[in-house]
Amino acid sequence: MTTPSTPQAPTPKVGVVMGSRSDFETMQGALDLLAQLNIPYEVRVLSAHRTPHLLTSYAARAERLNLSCIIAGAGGAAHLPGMLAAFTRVPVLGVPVQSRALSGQDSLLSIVQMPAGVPVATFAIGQAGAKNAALFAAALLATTDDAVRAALDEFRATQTQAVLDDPHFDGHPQAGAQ
Ligand SMILES: Nc1c(C(=O)O)ncn1[C@@H]1O[C@H](COP(=O)(O)O)[C@@H](O)[C@H]1O
Repeated sequence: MTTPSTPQAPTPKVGVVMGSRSDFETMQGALDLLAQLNIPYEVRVLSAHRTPHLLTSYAARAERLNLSCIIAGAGGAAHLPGMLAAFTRVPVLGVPVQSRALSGQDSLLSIVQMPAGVPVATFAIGQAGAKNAALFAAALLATTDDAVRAALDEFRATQTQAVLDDPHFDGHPQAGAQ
Protein backbone atom coordinates (compact mmCIF):
# COMPACT_ATOMS: atom_id res chain seq x y z
CA MET A 1 0.00 0.00 0.00
CA THR A 2 1.36 3.40 -0.87
CA THR A 3 1.02 6.19 1.62
CA PRO A 4 -0.10 9.56 0.30
CA SER A 5 2.88 11.84 0.09
CA THR A 6 2.62 15.42 1.27
CA PRO A 7 4.46 17.92 -0.89
CA GLN A 8 7.88 18.66 0.60
CA ALA A 9 8.83 22.30 1.07
CA PRO A 10 12.12 22.95 -0.72
CA THR A 11 15.19 23.28 1.50
CA PRO A 12 15.75 26.97 2.14
CA LYS A 13 18.80 28.57 0.58
CA VAL A 14 18.44 31.90 2.37
CA GLY A 15 17.41 32.64 5.94
CA VAL A 16 15.53 35.87 6.66
CA VAL A 17 15.44 36.89 10.30
CA MET A 18 14.23 40.02 12.06
CA GLY A 19 14.41 41.33 15.61
CA SER A 20 10.66 41.80 15.99
CA ARG A 21 7.40 41.21 14.24
CA SER A 22 7.24 44.98 13.89
CA ASP A 23 10.11 44.75 11.35
CA PHE A 24 7.99 42.65 9.01
CA GLU A 25 6.76 45.52 6.86
CA THR A 26 10.36 46.56 6.13
CA MET A 27 11.51 43.02 5.44
CA GLN A 28 8.55 42.15 3.21
CA GLY A 29 10.40 43.64 0.22
CA ALA A 30 13.18 41.06 0.68
CA LEU A 31 10.67 38.20 0.91
CA ASP A 32 8.82 39.34 -2.22
CA LEU A 33 12.02 39.51 -4.25
CA LEU A 34 13.27 36.12 -3.08
CA ALA A 35 9.90 34.66 -4.08
CA GLN A 36 9.98 36.46 -7.45
CA LEU A 37 13.44 35.04 -8.15
CA ASN A 38 12.32 31.54 -7.08
CA ILE A 39 14.80 31.34 -4.23
CA PRO A 40 13.60 29.12 -1.37
CA TYR A 41 13.83 30.93 1.97
CA GLU A 42 12.68 30.66 5.57
CA VAL A 43 11.64 33.46 7.93
CA ARG A 44 12.12 33.73 11.70
CA VAL A 45 11.70 36.38 14.37
CA LEU A 46 14.87 36.21 16.49
CA SER A 47 16.39 38.64 18.92
CA ALA A 48 19.83 38.82 20.46
CA HIS A 49 18.16 40.57 23.38
CA ARG A 50 14.80 38.89 23.79
CA THR A 51 15.54 35.33 22.59
CA PRO A 52 19.32 34.90 22.96
CA HIS A 53 19.05 31.08 23.10
CA LEU A 54 17.18 31.02 19.76
CA LEU A 55 19.92 33.10 18.22
CA THR A 56 22.60 30.51 18.92
CA SER A 57 20.42 27.62 17.76
CA TYR A 58 19.53 29.48 14.54
CA ALA A 59 23.21 30.08 13.82
CA ALA A 60 23.79 26.31 14.15
CA ARG A 61 20.76 25.60 11.92
CA ALA A 62 22.08 27.97 9.24
CA GLU A 63 25.29 25.93 9.05
CA ARG A 64 23.44 22.60 9.13
CA LEU A 65 21.22 23.70 6.22
CA ASN A 66 24.24 25.19 4.44
CA LEU A 67 22.34 28.45 3.86
CA SER A 68 24.13 30.66 1.38
CA CYS A 69 23.46 33.68 3.60
CA ILE A 70 21.25 35.11 6.33
CA ILE A 71 19.44 38.42 5.79
CA ALA A 72 19.04 39.97 9.24
CA GLY A 73 16.88 43.04 9.81
CA ALA A 74 16.88 44.89 13.11
CA GLY A 75 16.18 48.37 14.45
CA GLY A 76 17.55 50.54 17.24
CA ALA A 77 20.38 48.83 19.14
CA ALA A 78 20.61 46.34 16.28
CA HIS A 79 22.80 43.59 17.73
CA LEU A 80 21.08 40.75 15.89
CA PRO A 81 23.16 40.75 12.66
CA GLY A 82 26.49 41.10 14.46
CA MET A 83 25.72 38.45 17.07
CA LEU A 84 24.55 36.03 14.39
CA ALA A 85 27.77 36.69 12.47
CA ALA A 86 29.72 35.95 15.65
CA PHE A 87 28.07 32.51 15.95
CA THR A 88 28.26 31.39 12.31
CA ARG A 89 30.49 31.67 9.27
CA VAL A 90 27.37 31.86 7.05
CA PRO A 91 27.51 35.37 5.53
CA VAL A 92 25.17 37.83 7.28
CA LEU A 93 23.54 40.65 5.31
CA GLY A 94 22.38 43.30 7.77
CA VAL A 95 19.35 45.50 7.11
CA PRO A 96 18.97 48.53 9.39
CA VAL A 97 15.28 48.96 10.16
CA GLN A 98 14.10 52.57 10.40
CA SER A 99 13.60 53.26 14.10
CA ARG A 100 11.08 55.80 15.35
CA ALA A 101 13.40 57.64 17.73
CA LEU A 102 16.44 58.09 15.46
CA SER A 103 15.13 57.25 11.95
CA GLY A 104 17.39 54.23 11.63
CA GLN A 105 20.71 56.05 12.13
CA ASP A 106 21.10 54.01 15.32
CA SER A 107 20.30 50.77 13.48
CA LEU A 108 22.72 51.61 10.65
CA LEU A 109 25.64 52.49 12.89
CA SER A 110 25.20 49.51 15.19
CA ILE A 111 25.16 47.14 12.20
CA VAL A 112 27.88 48.70 10.08
CA GLN A 113 30.47 49.40 12.79
CA MET A 114 31.57 45.82 13.41
CA PRO A 115 35.02 45.27 14.90
CA ALA A 116 37.58 43.78 12.51
CA GLY A 117 37.29 40.01 12.43
CA VAL A 118 33.48 39.57 12.35
CA PRO A 119 32.04 41.09 9.15
CA VAL A 120 28.41 41.97 8.46
CA ALA A 121 27.55 43.23 4.97
CA THR A 122 25.41 46.30 5.64
CA PHE A 123 22.65 47.68 3.43
CA ALA A 124 20.63 50.91 3.27
CA ILE A 125 18.14 51.84 5.99
CA GLY A 126 14.63 50.50 5.46
CA GLN A 127 12.89 48.90 2.52
CA ALA A 128 15.57 49.75 -0.06
CA GLY A 129 18.07 47.91 2.12
CA ALA A 130 15.79 44.90 2.49
CA LYS A 131 15.25 44.66 -1.27
CA ASN A 132 18.94 45.09 -2.05
CA ALA A 133 19.88 42.45 0.52
CA ALA A 134 17.64 39.98 -1.34
CA LEU A 135 19.18 40.95 -4.68
CA PHE A 136 22.64 40.58 -3.17
CA ALA A 137 21.71 37.12 -1.89
CA ALA A 138 20.55 36.27 -5.41
CA ALA A 139 23.84 37.51 -6.86
CA LEU A 140 25.75 35.27 -4.45
CA LEU A 141 23.65 32.25 -5.47
CA ALA A 142 23.92 33.16 -9.16
CA THR A 143 27.65 32.35 -9.13
CA THR A 144 26.74 28.65 -8.98
CA ASP A 145 23.01 28.43 -9.79
CA ASP A 146 22.00 28.93 -13.44
CA ALA A 147 18.29 29.32 -12.69
CA VAL A 148 18.92 32.11 -10.19
CA ARG A 149 21.34 33.76 -12.62
CA ALA A 150 18.68 33.74 -15.36
CA ALA A 151 16.03 35.09 -12.96
CA LEU A 152 18.33 37.88 -11.80
CA ASP A 153 19.27 38.84 -15.37
CA GLU A 154 15.59 38.97 -16.26
CA PHE A 155 14.80 41.11 -13.22
CA ARG A 156 17.49 43.61 -14.22
CA ALA A 157 16.43 43.70 -17.86
CA THR A 158 12.81 44.35 -16.85
CA GLN A 159 13.90 47.10 -14.47
CA THR A 160 15.96 48.78 -17.19
CA GLN A 161 13.12 48.50 -19.71
CA ALA A 162 10.69 50.10 -17.24
CA VAL A 163 12.95 53.17 -17.10
CA LEU A 164 13.27 53.32 -20.88
CA ASP A 165 9.52 52.90 -21.38
CA ASP A 166 8.50 55.61 -18.91
CA PRO A 167 6.02 57.76 -20.89
CA HIS A 168 6.95 60.87 -18.91
CA PHE A 169 10.28 61.13 -20.69
CA ASP A 170 11.23 61.53 -24.33
CA GLY A 171 13.34 58.40 -24.38
CA HIS A 172 17.01 57.80 -23.98
CA PRO A 173 19.65 57.68 -26.64
CA GLN A 174 20.63 54.04 -27.11
CA ALA A 175 24.23 53.06 -27.61
CA GLY A 176 25.21 53.93 -31.17
CA ALA A 177 21.90 55.59 -32.08
CA GLN A 178 20.49 59.04 -31.20
N1 LIG B 1 17.44 45.31 17.36
C1 LIG B 1 16.64 44.42 17.93
C2 LIG B 1 16.99 43.16 18.44
C3 LIG B 1 18.37 42.59 18.37
O1 LIG B 1 19.25 43.24 17.79
O2 LIG B 1 18.56 41.48 18.87
N2 LIG B 1 15.91 42.57 18.93
C4 LIG B 1 14.87 43.41 18.73
N3 LIG B 1 15.31 44.52 18.13
C5 LIG B 1 14.56 45.64 17.57
O3 LIG B 1 13.73 46.31 18.42
C6 LIG B 1 12.87 47.09 17.60
C7 LIG B 1 11.57 47.36 18.32
O4 LIG B 1 10.90 46.14 18.52
P1 LIG B 1 9.37 46.13 19.06
O5 LIG B 1 8.55 46.81 18.00
O6 LIG B 1 9.03 44.66 19.20
O7 LIG B 1 9.38 46.84 20.38
C8 LIG B 1 12.70 46.32 16.29
O8 LIG B 1 13.06 47.14 15.18
C9 LIG B 1 13.64 45.16 16.48
O9 LIG B 1 14.38 44.84 15.32
